[in-house]
Amino acid sequence: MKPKGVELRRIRMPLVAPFRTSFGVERTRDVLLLRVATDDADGWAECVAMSDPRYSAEYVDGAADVLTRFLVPALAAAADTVARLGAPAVAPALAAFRGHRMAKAALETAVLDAELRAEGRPLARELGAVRDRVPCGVSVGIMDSVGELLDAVAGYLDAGYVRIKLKIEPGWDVEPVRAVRERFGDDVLLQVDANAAYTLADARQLARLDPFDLLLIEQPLDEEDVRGHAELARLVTTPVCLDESITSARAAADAIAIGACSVVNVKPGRVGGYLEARRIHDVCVAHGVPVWCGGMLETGLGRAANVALAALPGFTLPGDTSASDRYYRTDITEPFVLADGHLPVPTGPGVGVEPLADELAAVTTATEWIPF
Ligand SMILES: CC(=O)N[C@@H](Cc1ccc2ccccc2c1)C(=O)O
Ligand SMILES: [Mg+2]
Repeated sequence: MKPKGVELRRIRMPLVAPFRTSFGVERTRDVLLLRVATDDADGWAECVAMSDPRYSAEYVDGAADVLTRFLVPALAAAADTVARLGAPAVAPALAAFRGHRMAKAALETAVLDAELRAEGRPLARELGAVRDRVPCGVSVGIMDSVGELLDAVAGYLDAGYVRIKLKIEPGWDVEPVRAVRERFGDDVLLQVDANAAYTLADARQLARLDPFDLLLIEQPLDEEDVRGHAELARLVTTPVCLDESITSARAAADAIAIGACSVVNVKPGRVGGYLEARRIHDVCVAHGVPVWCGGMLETGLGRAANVALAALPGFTLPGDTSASDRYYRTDITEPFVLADGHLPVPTGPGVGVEPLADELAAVTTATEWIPF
């Protein structure tokens, strides 16, 4: 499996509805896809970076640039080692360049997909999956009114989602949570995600969420304020979950050690790929910390790989592995369709799906081929 070249492809995917969080509103995804051509098989991957550096420091033009100028040439230089050792050799080949975990994750994943396709092995099998379907939650954006929110939640519960996650921000937190509890009852699995919109000075306000029996409160404080999360965890009873702060297995171990989180949202793109994501899973399991698979509004390409990861034993909470139609009218792969609140784990080689030629062509805005 020797890499021969990389195609960078940009696609434009309109969302079925605007998705509002504490850091902005997303209406259309501008996604970077990678295809690694090898002498055996092609591998595909999706870079999860947003258009703007609002979720984290990465953004899609920056990812394309760092891949073109630094990461793809480094892979080319290490092609023989990667041919011998496979995907585990990719991260070391890129280590000279700091950061850019989403860009690195895409490149590693495309190589991993090619390697597994060449061997006929499913990603789920490679990662250690123990389930053939995973329970799915859904992330619900901030809305213009509580009424609109309740209608959206009703629709998702009717669709079969087993867990509801509400985006919150100062001014939109206790009221929507109370309204969902009053309308849908105490048995609905319910959690919130602040995307780092609060500070420790908001502890009293966040403690007002305690009576609502939430599964967790996700990333209430700044990505870099890990100690602040440990302080907050002593001031609220809702379990604290980290997302943006957990950039590696080491970061997970450190956060758990200081009591900054008791749940972790695992996102392969955020941490540099599926191999590091599995290491985070292993660290969390060793500490008795449940993990769940987060989402970055992926197309079916990223979604397929996330569902495989969500089938590992430590993923004991429903993730944001929603169906394709949560975000897109038409996916670029066969759509993921919710069945009894679950998505099936792909069984094909590699990530188990590949782009549909016509759908991919219809959304492609640019391609660039980089031969080795
Ligand atoms: C499903 C969910 O809530 N995902 C992120 C937030 C998020 C929101 C909007 C996004 C838009 C483009 C790309 C990534 C994005 C991630 C989270 O868990 O924090
Ligand atoms: Mg989050």
